[in-house]
Amino acid sequence: MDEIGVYTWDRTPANAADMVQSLRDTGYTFVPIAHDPIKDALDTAQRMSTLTDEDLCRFVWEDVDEFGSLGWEKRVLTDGVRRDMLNVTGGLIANDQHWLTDEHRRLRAICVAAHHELHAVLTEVYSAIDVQLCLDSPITQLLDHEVSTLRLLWYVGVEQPDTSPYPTPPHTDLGLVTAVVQDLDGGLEVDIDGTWYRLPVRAGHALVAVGDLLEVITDGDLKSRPHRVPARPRQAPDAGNRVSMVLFAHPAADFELAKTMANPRWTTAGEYLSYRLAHKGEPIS
Ligand SMILES: O=C(O)CCC(=O)C(=O)O
Ligand SMILES: [Fe+2]
Repeated sequence: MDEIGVYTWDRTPANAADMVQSLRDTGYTFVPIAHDPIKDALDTAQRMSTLTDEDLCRFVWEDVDEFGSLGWEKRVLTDGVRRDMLNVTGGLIANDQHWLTDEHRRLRAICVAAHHELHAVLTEVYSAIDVQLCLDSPITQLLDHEVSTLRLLWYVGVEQPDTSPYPTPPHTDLGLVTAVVQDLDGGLEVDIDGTWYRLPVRAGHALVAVGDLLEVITDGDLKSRPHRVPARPRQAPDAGNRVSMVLFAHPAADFELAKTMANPRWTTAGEYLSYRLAHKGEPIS
C-alpha cells in the first residue's frame, strides 16, 4: 500500500490556501502542535493496560450524566480483538469522579491539555477555511455552539493481524472536523477515490480531517474521506498496542444548520446527527 503525501500547514495565513487545497485533495492536513499528548499519555495508558477486564468493566459508563461520559469503553469484537478507550466528553472533564484512580487523573489531565491544544488548532483551521472558501456564513460562528469529544483510543495488538477484522473499520466521521494524533507506528489509512493509502506519521503533529458535516456545508468542495485502522501484531505480552487521540468537533444539537448553508436537509445539527446514527453506514452523498 502506498503512502499518500499530506501537506503540513505552518499555521500562517500565507500558507492557508495550500492547507485548504490539501484538505480538498486528500481530506487531511498536518498541523504542528507544541506538546505531543501521545508521548505523555503512552506511559500511563500502557500501565493502565494491566488492569483486568473486571476493572475495565467497572469504568464503563459509570457516573454518566447528560453532559457525556468519562470512562473506559471496552469493546470486544467477535474474535477477541479489543479496542479499549478512554472517552473524555465535554462537560465531565471538570468533574471529579470518586472512582478515579491516580492514573486516571493523570491521564485525564493529559487529555484536558490535549483537548485545549487540538481545539486551538481546529479554531485556526476553521478561520482559514472561512477565508479561503469565502463562505458567506462563516464556520467560525460554530465555535460558540460546538460540542467536542476527545477520545483516547487504545488498541490491543493481536496474534493474527492479517486475518483479524479492522479494530476501526472503514467509516467517515459524522462531525465537522476531526483532529487525530497517533503514536509513531501510525496505522491510519485513507480511501481516496477508491484506493487505500497509508497516512504518513509525523511526530509532534496533529492530522486534521474533513468530516461529513463540513462536506455538506461546503457542498462537496471538501470531502470527508473513508478511513480505517488495521489490527497490529502482538509482539510480546504487552507490546503491539496502539494509542491514538481523536478530537471530534460537532455543532451543538440545537444549532440551526440554515446559519451555515442554504436549504439544509436537516433543521438542526441534532436532527442531522440522529438521522446519520439511524442510517449507519449510509454515505452522506
Ligand atoms: O485511532 C485512530 O487513529 C482513528 C480512529 C477513528 O477514525 C475514529 O474513532 O473515528
Ligand atoms: Fe474516524
